[in-house]
Amino acid sequence: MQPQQPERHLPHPRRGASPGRRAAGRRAPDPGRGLRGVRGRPDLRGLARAGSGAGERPRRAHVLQGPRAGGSQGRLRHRLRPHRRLRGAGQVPGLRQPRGSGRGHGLDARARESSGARAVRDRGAQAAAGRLRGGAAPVHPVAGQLHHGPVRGRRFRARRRPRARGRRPGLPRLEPGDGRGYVGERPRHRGALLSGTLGLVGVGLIGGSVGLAAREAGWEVIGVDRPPVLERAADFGAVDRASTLKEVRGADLILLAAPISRVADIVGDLAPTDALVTDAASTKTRIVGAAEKAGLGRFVGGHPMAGSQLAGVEHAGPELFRGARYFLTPTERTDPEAYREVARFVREDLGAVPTAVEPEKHDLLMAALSHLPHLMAVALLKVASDISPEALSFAGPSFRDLTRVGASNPALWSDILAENSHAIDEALAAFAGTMEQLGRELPDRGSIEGRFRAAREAYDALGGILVQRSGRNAEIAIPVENHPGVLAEVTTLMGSNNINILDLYVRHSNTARAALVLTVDSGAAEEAMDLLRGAGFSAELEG
Ligand SMILES: NC(=O)c1ccc[n+]([C@@H]2O[C@H](COP(=O)([O-])OP(=O)(O)OC[C@H]3O[C@@H](n4cnc5c(N)ncnc54)[C@H](O)[C@@H]3O)[C@@H](O)[C@H]2O)c1
Ligand SMILES: O=C(O)C(=O)C[C@]1(C(=O)O)C=C[C@@H](O)C=C1
Repeated sequence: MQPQQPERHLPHPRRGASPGRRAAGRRAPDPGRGLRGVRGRPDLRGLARAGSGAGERPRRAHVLQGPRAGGSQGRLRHRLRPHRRLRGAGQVPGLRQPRGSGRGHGLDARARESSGARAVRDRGAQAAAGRLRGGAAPVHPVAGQLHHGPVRGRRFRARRRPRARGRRPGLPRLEPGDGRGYVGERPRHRGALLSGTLGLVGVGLIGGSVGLAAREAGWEVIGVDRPPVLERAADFGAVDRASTLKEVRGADLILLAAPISRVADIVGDLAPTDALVTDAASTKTRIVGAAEKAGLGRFVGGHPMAGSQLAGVEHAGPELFRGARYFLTPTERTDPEAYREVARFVREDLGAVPTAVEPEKHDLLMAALSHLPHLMAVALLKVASDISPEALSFAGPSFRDLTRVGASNPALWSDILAENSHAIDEALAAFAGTMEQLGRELPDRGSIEGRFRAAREAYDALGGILVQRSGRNAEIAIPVENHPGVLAEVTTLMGSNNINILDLYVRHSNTARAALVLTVDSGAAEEAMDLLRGAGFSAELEG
């Protein structure tokens, strides 16, 4: 699915070069990636606005006034949409909608902050400020907490410096560039992340890969895990040092990469913190709900669509996420600035493609795209093993392709599948019905040929994450009315239609109408405008 991912049949010893051999300097981001193959499907349009007609929005506290100190968080009501099923009402992005008049589950089925914390934060802030030539970043606090836009052209020079503990000499440390702004650059935002301290909770395959990539991008990475894991992670270069949950509360960014069943509890233990927090868990609904319940005001759910059947930091690599889709799951409570910062980390420091989707839709999609295939691998391996113990030794490439993930981490997968069992039930039923129908059609060559033609077409749309780019960007300003959830509506509308948001900021206004400004590739601007207008926004193209 991801052309950039390495060959998966062979367990890779370690992805990427050793820290000492890694190229110094920052990787150039490749923001023009996106999944074109499925762009603009009509059934995806209007997704984010289902059930709410334009112009019917009640006037409420402005979500863009932000959830922090004196902001609107307390006033905003959380209106999660009802859980959508694979069948029945509601469209699910990427899942086929009804065709013909079939019934049941067949192919034609109907669609159915402590002192320790402060100390870390202060150190990070001082380090960031100290690295700025000519003094600290200007601060632009604005009533309503949202500040002017992105730090455009954040330019750092890589410079080799000996590691403090001498363990991994040669890792690049990053410094700001010459401080000159681009023409039209907006003032630096107070909360903009300047590669400060990243707190990783869970330093296995995913956490370790984030740590390796983040350290290359100039972050100081502190890790929370079992002591032997942290020891290995430090030797491997995935963390600078061991830390505690109490201390990571003060980090600039916290990324939770523990098993799903632990993440909701960790989220509760982390509160209160005003740090930017994200997670990497494979399911989202419960975790996002837990974070909101715990009052983590700057939480943005995340899930990289990259991984491996292997577990543990030994198998981590800094390139794991490069070019991969990376889901972010903002809700109506999400602080737009927090979303922007996490999306930027994902895009620039991990090299992935941030894509916004609602948490419930994410989990439905994953049931079909990730969880069902893992169960299928388990079932195929069982069927073949049950034939005879030797049967497996005769398997060819097709069987191998289809069963690689059967070798996945059992503890991790029992966790994932239990968490998403309701959605998986639906996917399993759809799959069972489809197999039954294919079985009935076997004598009919014409219809099986048709099924393969349709499958090939679907396959061609897989993982088309590389896109043609026009090479220029366009800004779309969306004057937004006072109503909660606008960030999630806009980002999921773009994400569901595979339009990559390259940047996003809020043009603050003390009047009722602030503007959310999106930067997209100019080749996608027209489609983005159509989608936004179709969803009831008065989008304006700028620059
Ligand atoms: N493996 C994949 O392909 C993949 C892909 C995307 C997302 N994810 C998600 O990433 C997360 C981590 O998966 P992984 O593959 O890295 O697993 P892993 O087993 O390699 O690593 C998990 C780490 O979390 C640590 N841990 C367990 N409980 C903890 C706690 N309470 N506090 C701190 N650390 C704790 C473990 O010791 C281990 O080092 C999961 O939530 C998973 O759903 C996995
Ligand atoms: O590459 C693999 O082995 C994976 O299983 C990765 C994979 C998937 O594609 O299903 C598995 C779980 C994650 O939540 C995201 C990605």
